[in-house]
Amino acid sequence: MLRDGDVGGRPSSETAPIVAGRGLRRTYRRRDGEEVRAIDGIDVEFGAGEFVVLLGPSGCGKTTLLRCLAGLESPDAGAISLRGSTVFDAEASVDLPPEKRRAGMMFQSYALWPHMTVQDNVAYPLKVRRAGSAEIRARVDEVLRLVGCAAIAEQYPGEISGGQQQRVALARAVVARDDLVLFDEPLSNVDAQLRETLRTELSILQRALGFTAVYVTHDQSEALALADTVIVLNQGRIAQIGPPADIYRHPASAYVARFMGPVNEIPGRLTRREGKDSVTTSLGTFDATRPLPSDLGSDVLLVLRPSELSVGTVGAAGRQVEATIRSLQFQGDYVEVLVTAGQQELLIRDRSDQILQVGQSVLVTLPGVARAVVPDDGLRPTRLPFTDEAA
Ligand SMILES: Nc1ncnc2c1ncn2[C@@H]1O[C@H](COP(=O)(O)OP(=O)(O)OP(=O)(O)O)[C@@H](O)[C@H]1O
Repeated sequence: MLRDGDVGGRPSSETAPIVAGRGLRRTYRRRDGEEVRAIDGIDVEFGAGEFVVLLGPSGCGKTTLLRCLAGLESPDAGAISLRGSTVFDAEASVDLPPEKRRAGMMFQSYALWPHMTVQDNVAYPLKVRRAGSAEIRARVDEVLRLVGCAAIAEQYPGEISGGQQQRVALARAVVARDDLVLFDEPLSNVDAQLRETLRTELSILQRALGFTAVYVTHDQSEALALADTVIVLNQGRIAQIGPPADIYRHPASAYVARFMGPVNEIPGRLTRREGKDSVTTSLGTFDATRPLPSDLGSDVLLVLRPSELSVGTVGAAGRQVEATIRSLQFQGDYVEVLVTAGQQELLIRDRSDQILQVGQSVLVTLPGVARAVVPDDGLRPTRLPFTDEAA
Protein backbone atom coordinates (compact mmCIF):
# COMPACT_ATOMS: atom_id res chain seq x y z
CA MET A 1 0.00 0.00 0.00
CA LEU A 2 2.85 2.33 0.78
CA ARG A 3 4.73 1.37 -2.31
CA ASP A 4 2.24 1.74 -5.12
CA GLY A 5 2.87 5.35 -6.14
CA ASP A 6 3.41 6.22 -9.76
CA VAL A 7 7.16 6.57 -10.07
CA GLY A 8 7.74 7.32 -13.65
CA GLY A 9 8.25 6.36 -17.24
CA ARG A 10 9.93 3.00 -17.43
CA PRO A 11 8.92 -0.11 -15.52
CA SER A 12 11.08 -1.01 -12.52
CA SER A 13 13.30 -4.04 -12.64
CA GLU A 14 14.53 -6.38 -9.90
CA THR A 15 18.13 -6.07 -11.00
CA ALA A 16 18.23 -2.32 -11.62
CA PRO A 17 20.35 -0.23 -9.27
CA ILE A 18 18.40 1.67 -6.62
CA VAL A 19 19.88 4.93 -7.88
CA ALA A 20 21.37 5.64 -11.30
CA GLY A 21 22.32 9.12 -12.42
CA ARG A 22 24.07 10.02 -15.62
CA GLY A 23 25.46 13.23 -17.03
CA LEU A 24 24.02 15.27 -14.16
CA ARG A 25 24.75 18.95 -14.33
CA ARG A 26 23.31 21.86 -12.35
CA THR A 27 24.39 25.43 -12.98
CA TYR A 28 23.42 28.36 -10.79
CA ARG A 29 23.63 31.97 -11.78
CA ARG A 30 24.85 34.18 -8.97
CA ARG A 31 23.48 37.70 -8.40
CA ASP A 32 26.59 39.16 -10.02
CA GLY A 33 25.77 37.14 -13.15
CA GLU A 34 28.59 34.63 -12.69
CA GLU A 35 27.70 31.01 -13.43
CA VAL A 36 28.57 28.28 -10.92
CA ARG A 37 28.55 24.66 -12.00
CA ALA A 38 27.48 23.15 -8.70
CA ILE A 39 27.56 19.68 -10.25
CA ASP A 40 29.29 19.19 -13.52
CA GLY A 41 28.77 15.89 -15.35
CA ILE A 42 28.18 13.35 -12.58
CA ASP A 43 27.54 9.65 -13.22
CA VAL A 44 26.61 7.46 -10.25
CA GLU A 45 25.07 4.06 -9.56
CA PHE A 46 24.12 2.78 -6.09
CA GLY A 47 23.01 -0.74 -5.28
CA ALA A 48 20.51 -2.15 -2.79
CA GLY A 49 21.59 -1.73 0.83
CA GLU A 50 24.67 0.31 -0.08
CA PHE A 51 25.77 3.12 2.24
CA VAL A 52 27.12 5.89 0.02
CA VAL A 53 28.74 9.00 1.45
CA LEU A 54 29.13 12.17 -0.61
CA LEU A 55 32.20 13.85 0.82
CA GLY A 56 34.01 17.08 0.15
CA PRO A 57 34.65 20.60 1.37
CA SER A 58 32.02 23.31 1.48
CA GLY A 59 30.76 24.27 -1.96
CA CYS A 60 31.92 21.12 -3.81
CA GLY A 61 28.33 20.22 -4.82
CA LYS A 62 27.33 17.51 -2.31
CA THR A 63 24.02 19.04 -1.31
CA THR A 64 23.10 19.93 -4.88
CA LEU A 65 23.64 16.33 -5.99
CA LEU A 66 21.56 14.98 -3.09
CA ARG A 67 18.76 17.49 -3.72
CA CYS A 68 18.70 16.49 -7.40
CA LEU A 69 18.22 12.85 -6.38
CA ALA A 70 15.49 13.87 -3.92
CA GLY A 71 13.62 15.92 -6.53
CA LEU A 72 14.12 19.16 -4.60
CA GLU A 73 16.33 20.52 -7.35
CA SER A 74 16.19 19.99 -11.12
CA PRO A 75 19.44 19.39 -13.01
CA ASP A 76 19.94 21.27 -16.30
CA ALA A 77 21.18 18.11 -17.97
CA GLY A 78 21.25 14.37 -17.43
CA ALA A 79 18.87 11.70 -16.19
CA ILE A 80 18.07 9.96 -12.93
CA SER A 81 16.37 6.65 -12.44
CA LEU A 82 15.36 5.09 -9.14
CA ARG A 83 14.82 1.32 -9.02
CA GLY A 84 14.96 1.25 -12.83
CA SER A 85 12.27 3.90 -13.36
CA THR A 86 13.08 7.30 -14.79
CA VAL A 87 12.29 10.06 -12.31
CA PHE A 88 14.20 12.78 -14.12
CA ASP A 89 15.27 13.22 -17.72
CA ALA A 90 16.22 16.69 -18.94
CA GLU A 91 15.77 15.77 -22.60
CA ALA A 92 12.45 14.01 -22.18
CA SER A 93 11.18 16.65 -19.72
CA VAL A 94 10.49 14.10 -16.99
CA ASP A 95 10.77 15.52 -13.47
CA LEU A 96 8.85 13.72 -10.75
CA PRO A 97 8.25 15.61 -7.49
CA PRO A 98 9.87 14.37 -4.26
CA GLU A 99 6.73 12.62 -2.98
CA LYS A 100 6.69 10.38 -6.06
CA ARG A 101 10.31 9.28 -5.61
CA ARG A 102 9.70 7.17 -2.48
CA ALA A 103 12.80 8.26 -0.61
CA GLY A 104 13.06 8.99 3.10
CA MET A 105 14.87 12.20 4.00
CA MET A 106 16.73 13.45 7.02
CA PHE A 107 17.92 16.95 6.22
CA GLN A 108 19.24 19.62 8.54
CA SER A 109 16.54 21.93 7.27
CA TYR A 110 13.71 19.45 7.89
CA ALA A 111 13.31 20.07 11.60
CA LEU A 112 10.61 18.34 13.62
CA TRP A 113 7.28 20.15 13.72
CA PRO A 114 7.10 21.74 17.19
CA HIS A 115 3.29 21.64 17.43
CA MET A 116 3.15 17.86 16.85
CA THR A 117 4.02 15.13 19.36
CA VAL A 118 6.90 12.80 18.64
CA GLN A 119 4.57 10.08 17.40
CA ASP A 120 2.64 12.48 15.16
CA ASN A 121 5.91 13.74 13.68
CA VAL A 122 6.98 10.19 12.92
CA ALA A 123 3.54 9.24 11.59
CA TYR A 124 3.47 12.15 9.16
CA PRO A 125 5.12 10.50 6.12
CA LEU A 126 2.71 7.56 6.46
CA LYS A 127 -0.31 9.87 6.67
CA VAL A 128 0.82 11.67 3.52
CA ARG A 129 0.86 8.29 1.79
CA ARG A 130 -2.59 7.52 3.14
CA ALA A 131 -1.64 4.43 5.13
CA GLY A 132 -4.39 2.98 7.37
CA SER A 133 -4.44 4.04 11.03
CA ALA A 134 -3.66 0.54 12.37
CA GLU A 135 -0.68 0.28 10.06
CA ILE A 136 0.50 3.76 11.06
CA ARG A 137 0.28 2.93 14.75
CA ALA A 138 2.18 -0.32 14.34
CA ARG A 139 4.92 1.22 12.18
CA VAL A 140 5.38 4.25 14.43
CA ASP A 141 5.58 2.09 17.56
CA GLU A 142 8.08 -0.22 15.91
CA VAL A 143 10.39 2.47 14.62
CA LEU A 144 10.27 4.49 17.86
CA ARG A 145 11.32 1.34 19.67
CA LEU A 146 14.13 0.81 17.17
CA VAL A 147 15.58 4.26 17.85
CA GLY A 148 15.04 3.99 21.62
CA CYS A 149 12.34 6.67 21.80
CA ALA A 150 9.20 4.66 22.67
CA ALA A 151 8.99 6.30 26.09
CA ILE A 152 8.79 9.84 24.69
CA ALA A 153 6.12 9.21 22.04
CA GLU A 154 3.65 11.63 23.66
CA GLN A 155 6.13 14.47 24.20
CA TYR A 156 6.59 17.52 22.02
CA PRO A 157 9.98 18.25 20.37
CA GLY A 158 10.56 21.20 22.74
CA GLU A 159 10.36 18.80 25.70
CA ILE A 160 13.08 16.35 24.58
CA SER A 161 16.87 16.53 24.29
CA GLY A 162 18.82 17.34 21.12
CA GLY A 163 19.94 13.71 20.80
CA GLN A 164 16.35 12.49 21.16
CA GLN A 165 15.25 14.98 18.51
CA GLN A 166 17.82 13.55 16.10
CA ARG A 167 16.62 10.02 16.83
CA VAL A 168 13.02 11.05 16.21
CA ALA A 169 14.05 12.72 12.93
CA LEU A 170 15.79 9.47 11.97
CA ALA A 171 12.63 7.50 12.88
CA ARG A 172 10.59 9.82 10.66
CA ALA A 173 13.04 9.32 7.77
CA VAL A 174 12.82 5.52 7.88
CA VAL A 175 9.24 4.90 9.05
CA ALA A 176 7.85 4.40 5.53
CA ARG A 177 10.42 1.63 4.96
CA ASP A 178 11.59 3.19 1.70
CA ASP A 179 14.52 1.37 0.18
CA LEU A 180 16.29 4.71 -0.28
CA VAL A 181 16.98 7.27 2.46
CA LEU A 182 18.79 10.56 1.84
CA PHE A 183 20.73 12.35 4.58
CA ASP A 184 22.16 15.87 4.41
CA GLU A 185 24.63 16.45 7.27
CA PRO A 186 22.06 15.10 9.74
CA LEU A 187 24.44 15.12 12.69
CA SER A 188 26.17 18.44 12.19
CA ASN A 189 24.23 20.20 14.94
CA VAL A 190 25.06 17.80 17.76
CA ASP A 191 28.20 17.72 19.89
CA ALA A 192 31.11 15.43 19.00
CA GLN A 193 30.40 12.69 21.55
CA LEU A 194 26.71 12.41 20.74
CA ARG A 195 27.52 12.51 17.04
CA GLU A 196 29.63 9.37 17.39
CA THR A 197 26.89 7.58 19.32
CA LEU A 198 24.23 8.58 16.80
CA ARG A 199 26.30 7.55 13.82
CA THR A 200 26.83 4.10 15.31
CA GLU A 201 23.09 3.82 15.88
CA LEU A 202 22.39 4.99 12.34
CA SER A 203 24.81 2.45 10.93
CA ILE A 204 23.17 -0.38 12.89
CA LEU A 205 19.69 0.73 11.86
CA GLN A 206 20.68 0.99 8.20
CA ARG A 207 22.08 -2.56 8.22
CA ALA A 208 19.01 -3.85 10.07
CA LEU A 209 16.49 -2.24 7.70
CA GLY A 210 18.66 -2.71 4.60
CA PHE A 211 17.88 0.55 2.82
CA THR A 212 20.29 2.31 0.47
CA ALA A 213 21.65 5.40 2.21
CA VAL A 214 23.04 8.46 0.46
CA TYR A 215 24.68 10.64 3.08
CA VAL A 216 26.25 14.07 2.69
CA THR A 217 29.04 15.16 5.00
CA HIS A 218 32.21 17.21 4.99
CA ASP A 219 33.57 15.15 7.90
CA GLN A 220 36.03 12.55 6.62
CA SER A 221 35.96 10.49 9.83
CA GLU A 222 32.17 10.24 9.55
CA ALA A 223 32.57 9.13 5.93
CA LEU A 224 35.17 6.49 6.80
CA ALA A 225 33.05 5.17 9.66
CA LEU A 226 29.75 4.91 7.80
CA ALA A 227 30.39 4.30 4.12
CA ASP A 228 30.52 1.24 1.95
CA THR A 229 31.32 3.66 -0.85
CA VAL A 230 32.77 7.15 -0.56
CA ILE A 231 32.42 9.67 -3.38
CA VAL A 232 34.84 12.56 -2.99
CA LEU A 233 33.66 15.62 -4.89
CA ASN A 234 35.79 18.51 -6.11
CA GLN A 235 34.17 21.52 -7.76
CA GLY A 236 31.12 19.60 -8.90
CA ARG A 237 33.01 16.60 -10.24
CA ILE A 238 33.87 13.19 -8.84
CA ALA A 239 37.49 13.27 -7.67
CA GLN A 240 37.43 9.62 -6.54
CA ILE A 241 34.91 6.90 -5.80
CA GLY A 242 35.54 3.68 -3.87
CA PRO A 243 35.48 1.87 -0.54
CA PRO A 244 36.73 4.03 2.36
CA ALA A 245 39.90 1.99 2.94
CA ASP A 246 40.88 2.28 -0.72
CA ILE A 247 40.34 6.02 -0.80
CA TYR A 248 42.27 6.47 2.43
CA ARG A 249 45.17 4.20 1.47
CA HIS A 250 45.30 4.79 -2.27
CA PRO A 251 44.19 8.36 -2.96
CA ALA A 252 44.11 9.20 -6.67
CA SER A 253 45.21 12.79 -6.17
CA ALA A 254 46.81 15.10 -3.64
CA TYR A 255 43.39 16.75 -3.22
CA VAL A 256 41.84 13.47 -2.05
CA ALA A 257 44.87 12.54 0.08
CA ARG A 258 44.74 15.88 1.94
CA PHE A 259 41.00 15.77 2.39
CA MET A 260 41.11 12.32 4.01
CA GLY A 261 43.28 13.48 6.92
CA PRO A 262 46.77 14.73 7.81
CA VAL A 263 49.44 13.65 5.35
CA ASN A 264 53.15 13.81 4.81
CA GLU A 265 53.85 14.66 1.19
CA ILE A 266 57.34 13.79 0.07
CA PRO A 267 58.18 15.16 -3.38
CA GLY A 268 59.86 12.71 -5.72
CA ARG A 269 60.19 11.46 -9.25
CA LEU A 270 58.73 8.33 -10.78
CA THR A 271 61.52 5.88 -11.55
CA ARG A 272 61.73 2.19 -12.30
CA ARG A 273 64.02 -0.39 -10.78
CA GLU A 274 64.08 -4.06 -11.58
CA GLY A 275 60.92 -3.60 -13.63
CA LYS A 276 58.98 -2.10 -10.72
CA ASP A 277 57.61 1.42 -10.48
CA SER A 278 59.35 3.31 -7.70
CA VAL A 279 59.60 6.80 -6.31
CA THR A 280 62.95 8.48 -5.75
CA THR A 281 62.84 11.13 -3.01
CA SER A 282 65.29 13.01 -0.80
CA LEU A 283 64.67 10.25 1.78
CA GLY A 284 65.52 7.41 -0.61
CA THR A 285 63.87 5.27 -3.27
CA PHE A 286 60.64 3.43 -2.46
CA ASP A 287 59.17 0.63 -4.59
CA ALA A 288 55.48 1.12 -5.34
CA THR A 289 53.11 -1.62 -4.16
CA ARG A 290 51.08 -1.30 -7.39
CA PRO A 291 51.79 0.05 -10.88
CA LEU A 292 51.59 3.86 -10.96
CA PRO A 293 49.48 5.70 -13.52
CA SER A 294 52.00 8.54 -13.98
CA ASP A 295 54.74 8.56 -16.65
CA LEU A 296 58.32 7.64 -15.90
CA GLY A 297 60.25 10.74 -14.79
CA SER A 298 57.15 12.70 -13.79
CA ASP A 299 56.95 14.66 -10.53
CA VAL A 300 54.97 12.84 -7.88
CA LEU A 301 54.27 12.98 -4.16
CA LEU A 302 54.82 10.01 -1.90
CA VAL A 303 51.94 10.19 0.59
CA LEU A 304 52.53 8.87 4.09
CA ARG A 305 50.01 9.07 6.93
CA PRO A 306 51.46 10.17 10.30
CA SER A 307 50.56 6.76 11.79
CA GLU A 308 52.73 4.96 9.20
CA LEU A 309 55.86 6.56 10.69
CA SER A 310 57.46 5.88 14.05
CA VAL A 311 60.15 7.47 16.17
CA GLY A 312 63.27 5.78 17.50
CA THR A 313 62.39 2.20 16.71
CA VAL A 314 65.86 0.96 15.84
CA GLY A 315 65.75 -2.31 13.95
CA ALA A 316 62.10 -1.89 12.95
CA ALA A 317 61.10 -2.99 9.45
CA GLY A 318 61.24 -0.16 6.95
CA ARG A 319 63.65 2.63 6.17
CA GLN A 320 65.26 4.79 8.81
CA VAL A 321 66.29 8.41 8.51
CA GLU A 322 67.92 10.79 10.96
CA ALA A 323 65.72 13.63 12.11
CA THR A 324 65.40 16.37 14.72
CA ILE A 325 62.27 16.87 16.81
CA ARG A 326 60.78 20.32 16.25
CA SER A 327 57.57 20.08 18.17
CA LEU A 328 55.56 17.71 20.37
CA GLN A 329 51.85 17.72 21.07
CA PHE A 330 50.20 15.34 23.51
CA GLN A 331 46.87 14.08 22.13
CA GLY A 332 45.88 11.47 24.71
CA ASP A 333 46.16 8.23 22.72
CA TYR A 334 49.27 9.41 20.91
CA VAL A 335 51.83 12.22 20.71
CA GLU A 336 51.97 14.23 17.51
CA VAL A 337 55.65 14.67 16.74
CA LEU A 338 56.92 17.06 14.09
CA VAL A 339 60.48 16.41 12.92
CA THR A 340 62.72 17.62 10.14
CA ALA A 341 64.82 15.17 8.17
CA GLY A 342 67.06 17.28 5.95
CA GLN A 343 64.69 19.70 4.21
CA GLN A 344 61.69 17.43 4.75
CA GLU A 345 59.18 17.98 7.54
CA LEU A 346 57.52 14.82 8.81
CA LEU A 347 54.52 14.49 11.09
CA ILE A 348 54.39 11.32 13.17
CA ARG A 349 51.79 9.83 15.50
CA ASP A 350 53.84 8.20 18.24
CA ARG A 351 51.89 5.70 20.32
CA SER A 352 54.81 4.52 22.47
CA ASP A 353 55.30 5.78 26.01
CA GLN A 354 58.85 6.95 25.30
CA ILE A 355 59.96 10.33 26.63
CA LEU A 356 60.74 12.68 23.75
CA GLN A 357 62.08 16.23 23.79
CA VAL A 358 62.08 19.11 21.36
CA GLY A 359 65.55 19.44 19.80
CA GLN A 360 66.33 15.74 20.29
CA SER A 361 67.97 13.82 17.41
CA VAL A 362 66.05 10.64 16.61
CA LEU A 363 65.78 7.93 14.02
CA VAL A 364 62.46 7.94 12.20
CA THR A 365 61.21 4.72 10.60
CA LEU A 366 59.34 5.09 7.31
CA PRO A 367 57.52 2.28 5.50
CA GLY A 368 59.85 0.37 3.17
CA VAL A 369 57.46 0.67 0.22
CA ALA A 370 55.35 3.36 -1.44
CA ARG A 371 51.69 2.54 -0.98
CA ALA A 372 50.25 5.91 -1.96
CA VAL A 373 51.74 7.99 -4.75
CA VAL A 374 49.93 10.87 -6.46
CA PRO A 375 50.82 13.35 -9.20
CA ASP A 376 52.50 16.45 -7.74
CA ASP A 377 50.01 19.31 -8.04
CA GLY A 378 52.60 21.87 -6.93
CA LEU A 379 50.59 22.80 -3.83
CA ARG A 380 51.86 22.06 -0.37
CA PRO A 381 49.61 21.38 2.60
CA THR A 382 49.34 24.16 5.12
CA ARG A 383 47.71 21.94 7.66
CA LEU A 384 50.76 20.39 9.33
CA PRO A 385 50.51 21.58 12.91
CA PHE A 386 53.45 23.34 14.57
CA THR A 387 54.91 24.50 11.24
CA ASP A 388 55.17 28.07 12.50
CA GLU A 389 56.87 26.96 15.67
CA ALA A 390 59.38 24.73 13.91
CA ALA A 391 62.81 26.29 13.84
N1 LIG B 1 20.63 28.55 -4.95
C1 LIG B 1 21.90 28.79 -5.32
N2 LIG B 1 22.21 29.92 -6.00
C2 LIG B 1 23.48 30.18 -6.40
N3 LIG B 1 24.52 29.35 -6.13
C3 LIG B 1 24.28 28.24 -5.44
C4 LIG B 1 22.96 27.89 -4.99
N4 LIG B 1 23.02 26.71 -4.33
C5 LIG B 1 24.31 26.32 -4.37
N5 LIG B 1 25.06 27.23 -5.03
C6 LIG B 1 26.51 27.15 -5.28
O1 LIG B 1 26.78 25.88 -5.84
C7 LIG B 1 27.98 25.34 -5.31
C8 LIG B 1 27.69 23.98 -4.67
O2 LIG B 1 26.84 24.18 -3.55
P1 LIG B 1 26.39 22.96 -2.60
O3 LIG B 1 25.47 23.52 -1.56
O4 LIG B 1 25.90 21.85 -3.44
O5 LIG B 1 27.79 22.56 -1.96
P2 LIG B 1 28.08 21.65 -0.69
O6 LIG B 1 29.26 20.83 -1.05
O7 LIG B 1 26.86 20.93 -0.27
O8 LIG B 1 28.49 22.73 0.37
P3 LIG B 1 28.12 22.80 1.96
O9 LIG B 1 28.86 21.68 2.61
O10 LIG B 1 28.66 24.15 2.34
O11 LIG B 1 26.64 22.69 2.05
C9 LIG B 1 28.53 26.38 -4.35
O12 LIG B 1 29.48 27.17 -5.04
C10 LIG B 1 27.31 27.21 -4.00
O13 LIG B 1 27.69 28.52 -3.68
